[in-house]
Amino acid sequence: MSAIRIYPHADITQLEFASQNISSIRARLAAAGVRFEQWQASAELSPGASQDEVIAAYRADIDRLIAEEGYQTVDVVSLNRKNPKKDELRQIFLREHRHGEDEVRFFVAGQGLFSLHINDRVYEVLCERGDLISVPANTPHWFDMGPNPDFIAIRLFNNPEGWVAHYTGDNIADRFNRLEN
Ligand SMILES: CSCCC(=O)/C(O)=C/O
Ligand SMILES: [Fe+2]
Ligand code: NI
Repeated sequence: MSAIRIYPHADITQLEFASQNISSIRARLAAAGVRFEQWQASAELSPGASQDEVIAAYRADIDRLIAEEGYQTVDVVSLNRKNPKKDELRQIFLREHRHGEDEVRFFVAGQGLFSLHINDRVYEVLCERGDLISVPANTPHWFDMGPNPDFIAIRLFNNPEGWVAHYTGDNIADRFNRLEN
């Protein structure tokens, strides 16, 4: 189930808010400038499916997002526990970073934990199949796929280069929750 937990960024022992209610998740994130929506993940795909398979299955949704929002690049992260690079890939996303554009992710299978560092709070958002999240440009954040990844996310970018991260050098992610799966 999708979920949110909100903490002061300096103290993970002081949980301020937690919910699995979609309207509450949406409202809290909207107040922080983050778009969170539930879409229909219509195709049954297993994590590990190829990029071509995923894009073909979701072509209509992708085309609509491109037409409405003008995204320039689309790719897919599709990982399962058998992926030989899973530890390496986990570390890439686990350090706090920013992107120069909105981070738009549509989960079409499995789950992953986004942590957004906004002003003096950390918003942990467990995203699941059907969730679309858009984190505003330049928001410090990190993402945990857990030790045994099991998810497919479609990524939409506003630039032709695709995924470019700027690491903040802050080790804040080490003090917050991980996805244990
Ligand atoms: C959920 S897709 C993989 C993670 C990613 O693209 C990203 O930018 C995490 O911050
Ligand atoms: Fe990111
Ligand atoms: Ni901070």
